[in-house]
Amino acid sequence: MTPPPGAAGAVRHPDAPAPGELLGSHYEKCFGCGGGQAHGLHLEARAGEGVAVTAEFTVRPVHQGAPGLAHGGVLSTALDETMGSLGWLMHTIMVTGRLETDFVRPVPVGTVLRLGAEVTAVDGRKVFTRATGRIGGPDGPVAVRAEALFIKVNVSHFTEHGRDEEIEAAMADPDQVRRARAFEVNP
Ligand SMILES: CCCCCCCCCCCCCCCC(=O)SCCNC(=O)CCNC(=O)[C@H](O)C(C)(C)COP(=O)(O)OP(=O)(O)OC[C@H]1O[C@@H](n2cnc3c(N)ncnc32)[C@H](O)[C@@H]1OP(=O)(O)O
Repeated sequence: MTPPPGAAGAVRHPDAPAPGELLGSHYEKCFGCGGGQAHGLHLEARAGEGVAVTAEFTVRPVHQGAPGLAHGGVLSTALDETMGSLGWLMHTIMVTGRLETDFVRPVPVGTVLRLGAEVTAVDGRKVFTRATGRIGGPDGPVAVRAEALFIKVNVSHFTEHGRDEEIEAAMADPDQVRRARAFEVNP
């Protein structure tokens, strides 16, 4: 996932949340960041400097794969969600096109995984990102890392492809519409 020569650096939107500010959930029922998913990851990402974010994920028993250990797919989801939240800082809606995860060490249930993600390059609609998850805190050992290619999309990506029931409910929710618009440069 190497950006092509001539790819640009990421540009922080002037109205991006200040460093340290919580980004909030983009959708209440998102498995990654929504508060309305009992078994979800409940990730809370914060803006960093430039186009970077941090987040914390507490591994709960519902996230197990092997006994006492986090499921690898769940860890990939945590990294994916963290990288996806970088869109807040660019006011860009983007979806994952490709995701590669390295599992470096097992992650026990009860671990607080400290996640960090940044944009490495932008080439047209393609946004290149990377992320790490460290055990216990920002200086803890790296347990997982990932690179992902996100593709910029419009809100129509969701309205055209999402199930009507959820789309209609989202469009009728002024708070959800406000959050969707917060991602876009030209809503
Ligand atoms: C009311 C509702 C409000 C909702 C408010 C929501 C707010 C914000 C939500 C955020 C949510 C985040 C949540 C976490 C992240 C997810 O989990 S996102 C969910 C998982 N991802 C998906 O479902 C995406 C499914 N895939 C697709 O829909 C389409 O394949 C895509 C990604 C949109 C691309 O399709 P496309 O628009 O037709 O673009 P396409 O021309 O194929 O590709 C564009 C470029 O990307 C490259 N590319 C595309 N895919 C790949 C790939 N897999 N590998 C390499 N290159 C690729 C192409 O080669 C092309 O390159 P160039 O030719 O320009 O050099």
